[in-house]
Amino acid sequence: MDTLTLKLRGMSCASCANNIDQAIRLIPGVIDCNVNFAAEQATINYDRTRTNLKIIQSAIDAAGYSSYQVSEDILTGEDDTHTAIKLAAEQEISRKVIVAGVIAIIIFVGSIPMMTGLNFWFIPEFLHNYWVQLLLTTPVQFWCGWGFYVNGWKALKHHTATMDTLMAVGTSAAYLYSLFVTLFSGFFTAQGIIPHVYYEVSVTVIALILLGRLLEHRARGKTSEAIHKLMGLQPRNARVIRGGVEMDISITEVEINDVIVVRPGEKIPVDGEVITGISTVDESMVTGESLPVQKQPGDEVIGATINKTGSFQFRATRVGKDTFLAQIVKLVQQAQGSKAPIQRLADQVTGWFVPAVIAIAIATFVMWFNFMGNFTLAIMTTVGVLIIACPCALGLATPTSIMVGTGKGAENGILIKDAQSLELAHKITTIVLDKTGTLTQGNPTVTDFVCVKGTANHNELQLLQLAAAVERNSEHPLADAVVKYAQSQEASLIECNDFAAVPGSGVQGVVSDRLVQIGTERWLTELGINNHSLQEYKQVWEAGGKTVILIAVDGVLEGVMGIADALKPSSAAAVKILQKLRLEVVMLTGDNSKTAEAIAQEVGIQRVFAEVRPDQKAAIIQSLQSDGKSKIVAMVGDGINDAPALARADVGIAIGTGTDVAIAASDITLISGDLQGIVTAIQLSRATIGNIRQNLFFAFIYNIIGIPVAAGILFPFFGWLLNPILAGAAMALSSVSVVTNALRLRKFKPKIISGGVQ
Ligand SMILES: Nc1ncnc2c1ncn2[C@@H]1O[C@H](COP(=O)(O)OP(=O)(O)OP(=O)(O)O)[C@@H](O)[C@H]1O
Ligand SMILES: [Cu+]
Ligand SMILES: [Mg+2]
Repeated sequence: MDTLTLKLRGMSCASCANNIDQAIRLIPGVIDCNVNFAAEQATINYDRTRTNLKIIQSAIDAAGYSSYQVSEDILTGEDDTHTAIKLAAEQEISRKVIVAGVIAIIIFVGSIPMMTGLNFWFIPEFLHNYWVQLLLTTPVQFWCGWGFYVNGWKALKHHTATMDTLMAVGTSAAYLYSLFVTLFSGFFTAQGIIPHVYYEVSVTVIALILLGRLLEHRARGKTSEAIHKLMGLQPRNARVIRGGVEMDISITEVEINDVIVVRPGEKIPVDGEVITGISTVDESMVTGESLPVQKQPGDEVIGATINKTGSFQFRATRVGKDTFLAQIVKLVQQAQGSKAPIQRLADQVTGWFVPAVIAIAIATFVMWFNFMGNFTLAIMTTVGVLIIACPCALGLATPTSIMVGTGKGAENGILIKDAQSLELAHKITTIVLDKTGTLTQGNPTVTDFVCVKGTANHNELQLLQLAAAVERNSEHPLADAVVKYAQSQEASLIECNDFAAVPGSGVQGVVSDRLVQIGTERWLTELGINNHSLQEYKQVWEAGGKTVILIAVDGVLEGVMGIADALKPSSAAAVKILQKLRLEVVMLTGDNSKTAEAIAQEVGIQRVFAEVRPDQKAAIIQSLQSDGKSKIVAMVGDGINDAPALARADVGIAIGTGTDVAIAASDITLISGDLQGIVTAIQLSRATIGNIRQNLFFAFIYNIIGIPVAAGILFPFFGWLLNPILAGAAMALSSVSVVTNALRLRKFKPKIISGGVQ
C-alpha cells in the first residue's frame, strides 16, 4: 500500500471536501482517502499496481478541483509556491470584497431618503432609481459572485450541491426578483402592490460572504503556523570541509559524510555525529527539552538545533528529506491532515446538509406563497434560508483545532501521528511504562562482575573477552554495556561465530571453539545449566535494582554481572503526576522481577509485570484493555521488543531517543524522552477536544437557530423575519468565529503540575 499527500485547490466549503473524497474513493485501487478542508490536502492510500498519481489527479480535476503534489524536501521552496497561490487568491477576494462593499454602501445610502422620508442634499435622487441600482448590482452579482456560479455548476455536473450552490441560488433569486420588478413594475402596480427591489440584499450578502471567506482564509493560514515555524528552523547554509578547504555551501548541496564545522552560536545545519570538539547544544526547538545538552565526539547532533559554547566538527549522517526535522515536519503535516473520530458527526451532517437546506427552502417558499399568498415575503424568506444555512463552519470545526493542536504538540516536543490519538489521549485510563530506556535512562553500565573461578590467572579478563565477543553482535542496550565495560578493561577483541539472540532471554555464540551463553537465570535453567553458585551476589544486586546477567561457557556457569541503569530524573515525578490524574500506572518489563520491583518502588509504581517476554508484552496490553469497562490503555516504550505492545495499545507512546522500530509502531513520540511529555500530551488532548466541542457548538447553533428563524417560524408569533442581509452576516460570522476559537488553542501551555501537593 502506498500513501500519497496532495495539496488541493478550489475548495470553498466542507461539501467540496466531501465531493473530492467521494471522487477519489470511486477510483479502483484506492484503499482509503481522507480529505481535509482546513489543511486543503488529501491523504490517499492506494494500491500502486492498480492506480497512480495521474489517475488520482485527473479524478480530482474531473470533480472540478485541482491538486498538486507536496514535495518531501522542505527546502525546495515548494511551499513557497503554495503560499504565493494562496496570496493571489486572497488578493482577488479582497478586491471583490472592496467592490461589493463600496457598491453596497452606495445603494444603502441611496435608499436612506426613501426609508426615512427625509431629504439630504448630499444624496442624489437618482441613486434610488431602480435602473441605476440594477446597473450597480449587475457587476457585483456576476463578477464578485461569479465563483458561486462556477463552483455551483461544477457541483451540479456531479449531481451534488455545495455552499456555492446555496449562494448562487440565494443571491440570484434576490437579483432576478428585483430585475423582474425593475422591468415590469407596471405589473405590480396594476395589482395594487407597491413594487420594491431587493438589489441591496444580493450585493450585501455577496460582500459579507466574501468578507467572511477572506477572514477565514487569513485565520486558517495561522493554524499551520507551527509547521512554518518548524520549517523556518532549517538553516540555509552549511560550512563544510571539502578537499581540505572550508567553504560555505547551500544546505541542499550537503551530502552524507561531509565534514561540517560549527562555531558557537551557529545553527547545526543537518543531522550528524560529532568527530572533534566539545560543546553544549540547545535542542529545545526540536526536542522540547529546555536544558542544553553536552556534546562530545561520538554524540549525535540534530540539524536546526543551536550550538552554544564550543566549536566542533561533525560528519553529516542524514541530509535533505531524511533529517530529523524534515521527518518531524512530514509527520506533523500528515497528522494535521488526518481526521479525528469526533469529526464523523460533522461529516455525516454535511453529507445531507445542502440537499436538506434546499428542501427546507422550497418548503418555505411554498408555505409563504401558496398559503400566505405573499410572493415578496416568499422570496425573501427562501433567500434567507439559503444564505444562513451554510455548512462551512461545520466543516472547519474539527480540522482547524486539530491543526493547531498537533502543531502545538510539535512545539512542545510531542509528535502526534494522527488526530485519532490526539483525541483518545485524554481518555487514557491506564498507562503502561516499559522499564529499560523508558523509566530508566537506557544507558546501562556494568557495575559488578564476579567470576566463579575467582580473579586468579586473569580469569576475569578472559571471561570478559568471551562475553564481549558475543555481545558485540547484539543490539540490546545490555550488550552495549558489556562491550563498553570490556573495552574499559582493555580486553582484546576476538571473533565470534554462530551468533544467535533469543529475544527476552539472552545471546549465544562460539568463541575460540567454546560455546558462550549469556542471559537470564531462567534461560540458563531452561538450557539445563546449573546456576546455583553466586546466588548471593545476584540477590543483593537485584534488590538494588540492577539487572543481573549470567555467563556460561560450554554449559557451565562461569560468572555474573550486575548492570545498573539510572532512573531518568523526571521519572518519579511524572509517575506521581499521572497517578494524581487518576491514571493507573503499570510497569512492564522483560527484566527479572526482583530488579523490576526495586525500580518500581523507587518511582512509586505498585503494579508490575516482570519477566515478560517480548512476544507477551502485547498480550498483557490486551488483557489490561479488557480488564473492566472502557479501559483506554497507553503503552510507553522505547525498544524493538516494545513495538508489538505499542501497536496494540490504544495509544502507543514512543520515546524519541529509542529505536526507530518503536517510533514507527507508536502514535505519539516524546522527542526528548522526558516522561513529563505524557502529561503534556494528555493536557493537550483535553484542550484540543474541548476546543473542538466549542467549535461544533458554534457551528451547529447558527444553523439550528438560524434556519427556522429565516424560514419565518417566529413570524406568526412576533412578526419576526430574518433579513437576508443579517443571514449573510450570521453565516460569515459563524466560520470566522469557529476559526478564531480554534486559534485560541495557540495559547496552550503545558500546565506544570508539581509532583508534590497540588
Ligand atoms: N544481549 C543480551 N545480553 C545479555 N542478556 C540479555 C540480552 N538480551 C536480553 N537479555 C536478558 O533478557 C532479559 C529480558 O530482555 P528484554 O529485552 O526483554 O527486556 P529489558 O530490556 O531488560 O527490559 P524492558 O522490557 O524494560 O526494556 C534482560 O533483562 C537480560 O537479562
Ligand atoms: Cu459557507
Ligand atoms: Mg526497553
